[in-house]
Amino acid sequence: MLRDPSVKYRPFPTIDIPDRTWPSKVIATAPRWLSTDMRDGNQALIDPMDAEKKNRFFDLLVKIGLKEIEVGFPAAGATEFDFISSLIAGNRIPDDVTIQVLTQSRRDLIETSFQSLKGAKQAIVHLYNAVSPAWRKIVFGMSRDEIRQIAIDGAKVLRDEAAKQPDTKWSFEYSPETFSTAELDFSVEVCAAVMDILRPTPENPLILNLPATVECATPNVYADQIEWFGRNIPNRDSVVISLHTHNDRGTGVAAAELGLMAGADRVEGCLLGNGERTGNCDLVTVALNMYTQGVDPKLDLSDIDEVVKTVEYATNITVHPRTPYAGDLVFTAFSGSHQDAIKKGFAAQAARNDELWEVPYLPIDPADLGRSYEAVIRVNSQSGKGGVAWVLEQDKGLKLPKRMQADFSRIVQALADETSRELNAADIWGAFERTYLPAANDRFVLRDYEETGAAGDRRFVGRVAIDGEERSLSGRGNGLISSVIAALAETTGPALEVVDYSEHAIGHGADAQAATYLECRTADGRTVWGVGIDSDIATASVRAVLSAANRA
Ligand SMILES: CC(=O)SCCNC(=O)CCNC(=O)[C@H](O)C(C)(C)COP(=O)(O)OP(=O)(O)OC[C@H]1O[C@@H](n2cnc3c(N)ncnc32)[C@H](O)[C@@H]1OP(=O)(O)O
Ligand SMILES: CC(C)C(=O)C(=O)O
Ligand SMILES: [Mg+2]
Repeated sequence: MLRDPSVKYRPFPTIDIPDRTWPSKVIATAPRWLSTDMRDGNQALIDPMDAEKKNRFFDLLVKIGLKEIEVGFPAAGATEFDFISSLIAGNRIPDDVTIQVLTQSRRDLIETSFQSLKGAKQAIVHLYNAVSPAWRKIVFGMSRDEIRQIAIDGAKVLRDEAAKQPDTKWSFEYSPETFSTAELDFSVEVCAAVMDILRPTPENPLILNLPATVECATPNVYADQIEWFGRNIPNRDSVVISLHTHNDRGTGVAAAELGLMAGADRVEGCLLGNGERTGNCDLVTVALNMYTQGVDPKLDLSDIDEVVKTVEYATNITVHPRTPYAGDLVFTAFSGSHQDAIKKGFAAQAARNDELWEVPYLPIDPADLGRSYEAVIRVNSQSGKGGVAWVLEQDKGLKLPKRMQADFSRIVQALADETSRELNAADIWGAFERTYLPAANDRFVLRDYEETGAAGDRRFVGRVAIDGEERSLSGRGNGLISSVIAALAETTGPALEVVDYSEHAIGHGADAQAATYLECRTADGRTVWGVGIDSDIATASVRAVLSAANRA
């Protein structure tokens, strides 16, 4: 049993900012994005990426439109250093993309970082040191002043090293690591001290990145912290406020979104949320959340499967099937009521003459992410008639009348219960064929027929095998269907009364077929359905009558 948690844990204190404005703000434009997949994501992997994997990742990030990419931690070792140098030497960085590297605030590490960037047209050097009380006490054993001094000393090395390589356009980023668990006034004090050294301007601003290094509170608290910081940092117009959330409480995306509402300009994170422990902020989710609000995120995620493939390859971590937007199952409904609503949604969408997306249970059009509609509805024992009908329509072009959907759904339901597994399109088609379409061992098997007479007075003459014995039948009626029913009534066949009839074409042109659906009532009051499919529309009707007779 869990012990009383109040003995071991403390609630996170709230922020005193009663006139907070962020709750009524909306995200109306895309922020600056920074991918830290190749740094924060990479440092969390069992096997960090080699150069080949980093190159693949870099190409993906460029392709989807990332303009700022943290490519590594050059002082970590040769793999990182050499990869970064090779990007520059190999001329692999597009002019509109800026690479970024991370370094602790230690002279030797900063110098190594600058060496790795030799020859870069532009680059961001990202400096960090932790500022919160627990880190000050436990990790550094230092006072506030000493911690601030680490940041100041590092900033001076940044400034001096940059001056040695004047051909590169340098930008700087400073992270008061553990910002979200630090005293806000202290974070502002340390950042202001760094600004005093680096002297940012509106034209060349300093990126102040405010990490929830470990997520410890509800996302509204992070938003309060960001709003407070934005109000209190000096020379706000010379500063880019950047968010860097982690997902320890499962709200890394929410915190980033509320942080944007609180006035931040930039978001750091990883594709699909890889990163330390429970991950970094998932950039794909933040971007596509924006997209579904009609805001262009300025990231091209129109081939989500390519993103998944590359992330899985580079990280060796499988993307969970429920991962927002990207998981295998996120656009799939198995349950009957969802399927019914989705099917109606697609029909309404097709009937409407505008582009507005309004399909129940699908917050985004899967096609926008390069996904097909095939997997939108999948059938198992939780499914209903709408789902089964959808699969038949998608797979075979059959548009079952509504009441027949219920008839066929019972058969599929029984099959799903019997097999205890998902039924694929072939399973469903097999059940449909077995139930409604002609088979050699049927009681009534059509051999051939002729139709004579004029409208209102039709005559059917045909050869039909009944219980394996070939018979010549004929019947009259005011239409072909009634003449076939009349012919059957002359035999030992069932007396059928047609309740409803519908037909449609399947496909177009020379290969088109006709599908006919007949709802019939038997003499003892049962409802039976018959289906006929044939390249000839009249033959489809004849087949539908025999199908109903076989089921009767
Ligand atoms: C929240 C984050 O994601 S931060 C990024 C973390 N990423 C990484 O650490 C990946 C790359 N790191 C590495 O390869 C190695 O840690 C290196 C090469 C940077 C440093 O290696 P080493 O010096 O051998 O070891 P280590 O990282 O343990 O250094 C810890 C020392 O640095 C100090 N330190 C830690 N962070 C910082 C910092 N940001 N600025 C200044 N000093 C720091 C510690 O207090 C400790 O000092 P002490 O030895 O006096 O106790
Ligand atoms: C280095 C910093 C930005 C970091 O990754 C964190 O605090 O999570
Ligand atoms: Mg981090």
